[in-house]
Amino acid sequence: MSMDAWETAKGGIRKDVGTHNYTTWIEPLSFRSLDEGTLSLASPTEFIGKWVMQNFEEPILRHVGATGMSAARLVCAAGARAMPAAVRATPDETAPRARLRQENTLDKRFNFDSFVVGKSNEMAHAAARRVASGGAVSFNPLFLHSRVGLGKTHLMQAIAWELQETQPEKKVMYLSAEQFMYRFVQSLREKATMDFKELFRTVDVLLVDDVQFISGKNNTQEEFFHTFNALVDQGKQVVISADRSPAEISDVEERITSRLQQGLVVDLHPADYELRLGVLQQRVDGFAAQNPEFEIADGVLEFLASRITASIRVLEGAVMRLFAYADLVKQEVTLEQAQDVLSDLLRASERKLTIEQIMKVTCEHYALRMSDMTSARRSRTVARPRQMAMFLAKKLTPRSYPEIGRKFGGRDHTTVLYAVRKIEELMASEPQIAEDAQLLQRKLEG
Ligand SMILES: Nc1ncnc2c1ncn2[C@@H]1O[C@H](COP(=O)(O)OP(=O)(O)OP(=O)(O)O)[C@@H](O)[C@H]1O
Repeated sequence: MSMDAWETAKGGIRKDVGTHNYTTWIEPLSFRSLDEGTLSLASPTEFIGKWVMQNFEEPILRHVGATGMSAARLVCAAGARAMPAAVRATPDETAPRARLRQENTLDKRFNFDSFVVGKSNEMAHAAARRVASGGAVSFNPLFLHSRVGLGKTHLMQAIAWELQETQPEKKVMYLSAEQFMYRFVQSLREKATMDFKELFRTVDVLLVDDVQFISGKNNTQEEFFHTFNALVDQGKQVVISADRSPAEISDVEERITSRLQQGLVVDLHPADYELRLGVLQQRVDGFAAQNPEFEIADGVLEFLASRITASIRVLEGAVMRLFAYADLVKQEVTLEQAQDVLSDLLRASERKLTIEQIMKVTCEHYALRMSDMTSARRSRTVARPRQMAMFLAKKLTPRSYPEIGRKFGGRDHTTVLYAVRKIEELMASEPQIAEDAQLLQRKLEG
């Protein structure tokens, strides 16, 4: 392997991981050596190195492999020191390792402790907890669905971890529908379908991720259906996830989709502001525990939570980039820096929500006229909704206090500040206000 080959591999990796990930994580790496199957890359910091190994090992090794080199293991560390011989993989070790990667698909980070619960996922979380408690099977299968990056895999793996820990005698199997197919096809090729059936029909809990993958793949579908029925008939728990509801999966036989709906079907909704903030806060706490010098200015997380609404995965990607940055510059991350570091991402998820829309929806809700939002009237029936609209404007748009004040009939920024505090205070003491705020926010974000 030469530097040139690494440059070629980088082109492929870029396509796989996307430009955002590439510029933050891959670009700063430099080639160090490829020795006995171990690819060694230098990263600017320990943090970046660790994250790359955790998240990008597979595409890196694959693209290096595509240049004709054989790399089975990645070491990515800071500094220019050569790796001590002891941590190098010997040729004997590399083969079983590669196989192990196939089998061992559980990610340590995906457990119940690290799963933040909010309104949008509480049903799914409760159902997953129930399955993980390992008691009598009360719904079968549990079918979890949502758009991408909202926690299905996380919950499924949390179930698997919990069961492994509390009931180690149970045979728990987690795999993606793609892996299911791969194993099935392999068993056909090796004339070992009996072993395949035996393997799958003797598990106590089967968790199959991304089941939409079997759409249009008739033999795999058929085998999946038999496996599924055999387990359910024996009272064994099955958990399925997909990116849509059973009824929406096309090119899968009706008898299969109807069977999939016989248990409990739960969807994870897009994360709301509180959940987004909760996930950010959790990641920051985790990072700060490892990096005590890490500091982030007030308001940065709130800003990110209000602006990055796409999915939890995107949100997580954003906060990891901030950590990588903080790790390099070693100073407090300010709002300006965060905006700068994440500018591409923020542009991509820029919402079109305007203060006018917020005023309009608020007026509709309280049966007021738009002119009430900008007028000088101070009666409570008008002033309170106006404060609510100001509060929502601050929370849901990147506008500053003075900008919001100007939109609301040229009011001073202190009036807006007061309105935001007032509503926050009332939300804690008056359930009606809290309910109004939530309802309006849902309408505006929907
Ligand atoms: N409620 C949550 N609390 C903490 N982290 C979460 C939560 N939901 C999702 N995440 C994190 O977001 C990332 C994406 O989640 P996950 O892979 O489970 O999504 P998914 O719904 O399975 O997506 P896909 O449909 O693409 O497979 C993971 O890193 C996961 O840990």
